[in-house]
Amino acid sequence: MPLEGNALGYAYQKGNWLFQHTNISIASGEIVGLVGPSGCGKSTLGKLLAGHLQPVEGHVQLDGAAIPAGERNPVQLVLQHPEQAVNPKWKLRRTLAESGSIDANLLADFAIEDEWLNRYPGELSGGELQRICVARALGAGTRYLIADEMSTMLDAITQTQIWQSVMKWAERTHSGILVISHEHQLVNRLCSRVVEWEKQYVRV
Ligand SMILES: Nc1ncnc2c1ncn2[C@@H]1O[C@H](COP(=O)(O)OP(=O)(O)OP(=O)(O)O)[C@@H](O)[C@H]1O
Repeated sequence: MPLEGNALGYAYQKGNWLFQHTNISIASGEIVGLVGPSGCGKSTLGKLLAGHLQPVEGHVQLDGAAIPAGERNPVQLVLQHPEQAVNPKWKLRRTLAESGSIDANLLADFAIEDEWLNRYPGELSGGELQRICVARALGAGTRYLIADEMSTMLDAITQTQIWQSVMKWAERTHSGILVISHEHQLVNRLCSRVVEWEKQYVRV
């Protein structure tokens, strides 16, 4: 069953709509790209789908029902800057444990070294830290990943490694992914369907 945004509308200032009447649907196991001009609201839509923001209009549903609050969200959002997504005062083992028990296979897939988990975020490279953030997002129970410029800051080799592991996870767990990116080449390579924001959506 899909992750759906139905008739979504959002405004950061009351009455000043960023978008309205916006629909999006991602099926289990589907890899969908979202592209569009800077500032059109792609990240905002990602935050609505992951429950980080509440829509002003419309609703987000998973399997035809509201996403349950108070439990680990089955829709996980990963952003561009990993250092903003972790507590700098926590060692990374604690950060990773936020997603439940640590799956050794997932750590191996992302080439995360056990020794890194004894360090603080400031003691890892950006690419190493992002791999930990992605692995955390893919913990047990995750059904959808919203990847918002997730690999933009990484070098080409790390980018390829991360996406290979993420695609393997999606196939194994039949999970869906929304890839938000400015990199058309990346989106075309990964996604079976690409949503062009301006062409697809009715916006006010
Ligand atoms: N917290 C906020 N308060 C007010 N306005 C905001 C806030 N966050 C984003 N905006 C504005 O909302 C608009 C959409 O932002 P958003 O980040 O969703 O766009 P985007 O399509 O992801 O852009 P980009 O491709 O540049 O990342 C922008 O004009 C932005 O300045």
